[in-house]
Amino acid sequence: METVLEIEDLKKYYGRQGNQTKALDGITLQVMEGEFLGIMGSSGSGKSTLLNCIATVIEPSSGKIMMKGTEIHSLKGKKLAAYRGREIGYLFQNFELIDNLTGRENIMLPMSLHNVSDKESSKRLSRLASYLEITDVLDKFPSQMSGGQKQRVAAARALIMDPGIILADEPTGALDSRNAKTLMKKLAGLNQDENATILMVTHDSNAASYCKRILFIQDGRIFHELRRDTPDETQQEFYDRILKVMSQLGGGSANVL
Ligand SMILES: Nc1ncnc2c1ncn2[C@@H]1O[C@H](COP(=O)(O)OP(=O)(O)OP(=O)(O)O)[C@@H](O)[C@H]1O
Repeated sequence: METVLEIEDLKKYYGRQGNQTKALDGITLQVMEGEFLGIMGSSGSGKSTLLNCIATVIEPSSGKIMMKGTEIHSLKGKKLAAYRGREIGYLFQNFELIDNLTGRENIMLPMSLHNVSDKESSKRLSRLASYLEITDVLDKFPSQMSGGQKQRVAAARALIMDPGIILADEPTGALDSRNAKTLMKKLAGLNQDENATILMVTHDSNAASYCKRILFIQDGRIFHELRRDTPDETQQEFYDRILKVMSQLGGGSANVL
């Protein structure tokens, strides 16, 4: 199995010496092709900073982030644009769809920006739309869709370019539990059946129970890892283990293990 993403001793410090916040304080992790990795941690633990460093939205203070062997913070111009547009697919908590474009136009936007042929993109669109059950809303505007439909349209947009990795930032955060479950089943299905590689930040233990592995971060450091012991462990058993770690995290104790 190929390593898709490799992060080495990543640090991000905000502020000046004497008054610094160590948002990331030496994160090292690897994401393998076909993994579904969750990142959990309490508020302020550094989860969004980590995703934003990977997405090249913010510059780390030190350390390395390598996508398929290439250090991403050395990328410039066209190569940086190709990394952002083709190698990562981003799924946001608040969907971030463009209001005056239809579902279809929102999904196809990355394709048109990167000159993918019409024939190829329509084939991929119809397959994804059918899998994500959004065929009926492709010609609707976001204001005419339910929250669950909006997030599944956003998922199709994140997947349309067949990116190396999907970065999902609290994707169930704005959904009710039924829609959250539907979305997570679809993401887990894409991971299982299409080998989609997913890195998901979440507070939601239910959502996290669909992952194959979870890293828990606290104060910018990884302090624990859980792996789903498939095929023996049920999702409920994995969920119970996640809850146990999260309850200790909430209590501020890192000495749970
Ligand atoms: N631009 C910034 N300037 C200064 N400090 C920042 C900045 N952005 C984040 N921080 C600090 O860095 C730490 C990590 O923040 P981050 O947003 O990564 O946490 P998080 O785990 O995503 O939190 P949440 O779950 O609440 O979204 C926090 O202490 C936060 O206050």
